[in-house]
Amino acid sequence: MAQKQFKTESKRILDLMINSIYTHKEIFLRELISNASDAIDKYYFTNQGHVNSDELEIRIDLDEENRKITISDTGIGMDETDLDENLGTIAQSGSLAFKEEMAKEDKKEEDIDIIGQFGVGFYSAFMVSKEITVISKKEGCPAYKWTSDGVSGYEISEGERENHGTTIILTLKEDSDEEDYSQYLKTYKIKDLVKKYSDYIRYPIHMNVETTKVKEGSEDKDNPEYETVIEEQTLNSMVPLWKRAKSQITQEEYNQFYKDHFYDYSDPFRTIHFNVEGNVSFNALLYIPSRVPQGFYNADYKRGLQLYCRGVFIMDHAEDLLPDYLRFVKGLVDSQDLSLNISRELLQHDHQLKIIASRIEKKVLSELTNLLTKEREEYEKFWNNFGINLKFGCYNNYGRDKDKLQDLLLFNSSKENKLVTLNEYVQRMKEDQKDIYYVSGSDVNLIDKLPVVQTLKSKGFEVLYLTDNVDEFVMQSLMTYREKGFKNAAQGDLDIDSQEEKDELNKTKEENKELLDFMKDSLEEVSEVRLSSKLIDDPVCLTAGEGISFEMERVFNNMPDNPMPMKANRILEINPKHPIFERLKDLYTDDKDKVKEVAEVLYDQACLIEGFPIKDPIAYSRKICELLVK
Ligand SMILES: Nc1ncnc2c1ncn2[C@@H]1O[C@H](COP(=O)(O)OP(=O)(O)OP(=O)(O)O)[C@@H](O)[C@H]1O
Repeated sequence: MAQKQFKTESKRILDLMINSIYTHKEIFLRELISNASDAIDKYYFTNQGHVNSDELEIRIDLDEENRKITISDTGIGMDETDLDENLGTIAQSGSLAFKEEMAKEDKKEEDIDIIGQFGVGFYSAFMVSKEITVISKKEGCPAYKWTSDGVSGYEISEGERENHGTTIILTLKEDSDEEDYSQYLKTYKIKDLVKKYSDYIRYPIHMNVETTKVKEGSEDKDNPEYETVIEEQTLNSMVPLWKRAKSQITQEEYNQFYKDHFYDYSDPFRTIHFNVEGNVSFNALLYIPSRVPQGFYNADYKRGLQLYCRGVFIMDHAEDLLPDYLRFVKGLVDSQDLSLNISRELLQHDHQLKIIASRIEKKVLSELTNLLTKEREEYEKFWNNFGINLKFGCYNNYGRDKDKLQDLLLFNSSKENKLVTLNEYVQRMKEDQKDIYYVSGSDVNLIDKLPVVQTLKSKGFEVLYLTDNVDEFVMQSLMTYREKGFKNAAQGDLDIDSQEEKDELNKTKEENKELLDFMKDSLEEVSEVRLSSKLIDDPVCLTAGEGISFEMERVFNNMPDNPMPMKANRILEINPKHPIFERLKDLYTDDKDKVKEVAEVLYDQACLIEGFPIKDPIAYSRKICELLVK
């Protein structure tokens, strides 16, 4: 029996194959099972109508003692020429040729769901084998045997096999310090690998498995006897859940699948199952978790969907399938139209992924919109878990996605103290109201008590209460909503007074200019002291001038390693209708030193209201006591 050399640049390619293309040696099993499945498909297509489907199977046998794994199928088989051409020529895909041939015969391509296309998968088995023997038989032909060590070449001779199909026998390499090849001889490992990569191969993958069972007849005894038996098990589930018709799947099945595959013990909050036909066809099964996943906010949290190609698992956490703001979505995508690279570990064409990703994004957003409009309470549950991600989505990437997301945002509001959408806010804005008012703070109850909020509320304006650090950045990124601007009510002038009120205030300002300037000069930290119509019951408040707001100051200064502390301009506003103002006016004529002292107390009070620490709490406390005893 003459030894033949591998054709093409085979030795170099083989070396590359074995050592460089694949990062995980374990994928050899996926490749051989995919080939077996392709071979059964081919048998099925060429013998349509004359196939006993019970015969179609893939078998795995383990022989630990002799370090052999055997994978056999009842597929189309190969004759001598096929063995020579398909296994003697690396990078020659008999499967691709078959598919092309079938396409010529006008069989619809999607019916021929063949996995192989590169003609290299088989050789991945040399990553774990020191020798491979293939025994194959085509119907009506004798059987042939192909043997190779993957280095020197291969031999073909007559073989023995009764029925059509192929048997591939791998003799595993010896274990080394770096590599444990023996693991592939263990039943549990093979079961795991089949589940991981080949669970949805549509033909049964059988294996004899040793199990312990209660001995027949001893079931009812107090101490039942056990025996070890060999039992044939089907290792794969075959029909993927996502390929079944939606109407045939119960929510329990969806939930179970979610819990089994995505490491969650709670049922999902929502299940989104859909198919897309078109330039790129795919099935997607997506889940929104009912609670924030563990480690979700850790830097190493892995987002992304599982990716399958024709039911064969390709990769986990395919990040490109989801925009970052939907990082909470779990699930999978299965497509037959992906051009994978040779190791199937990477996708070759970005644009296919982009099409899938954009359809997924649209679908999830439309589900969320539906939820918001039809099941508000449910949407609020979702919002409490994951709303923050949509806010980040609004301002990340220079606000690229803000138009898609702005209608899904919820904010606390002064109206009934509940969550509202921007649309709801705008719908009930006062006729002459130009801007959407918001105030930031750490707690809704505290914001609600702020003087400026009380004033706006009393004048019939609604105010959004922003409690997340990201909120003000979202407002800045949105800039406008339905042509209405956003206005931080705690910053600058609100311009809500009537002309009469404005005139009156200006007059009082003029009359008390000297007092206000004196107060400003007495307070180091403020850039201005002014009279304000914003206040009703409270004597003072602090507002930020142009530039950054107080909330931004806090956010920036809380950032780790912030090199440049930020400080917003502080303006002390005084209520001219409050009795304290009358007192200040009197003091200014009688005792200027006292004005300075009162100004300091008022400024500290304004800081406290705004949630800022006061500079010298002891001095503040003493001054208050002094004033109390007088
Ligand atoms: N079990 C099998 N039964 C019949 N033919 C097979 C079998 N395994 C491999 N072949 C033939 O050998 C060819 C080469 O297989 P190989 O796995 O190297 O490449 P492929 O499956 O075509 O493509 P890919 O590299 O994408 O897996 C196949 O195209 C097929 O024609």
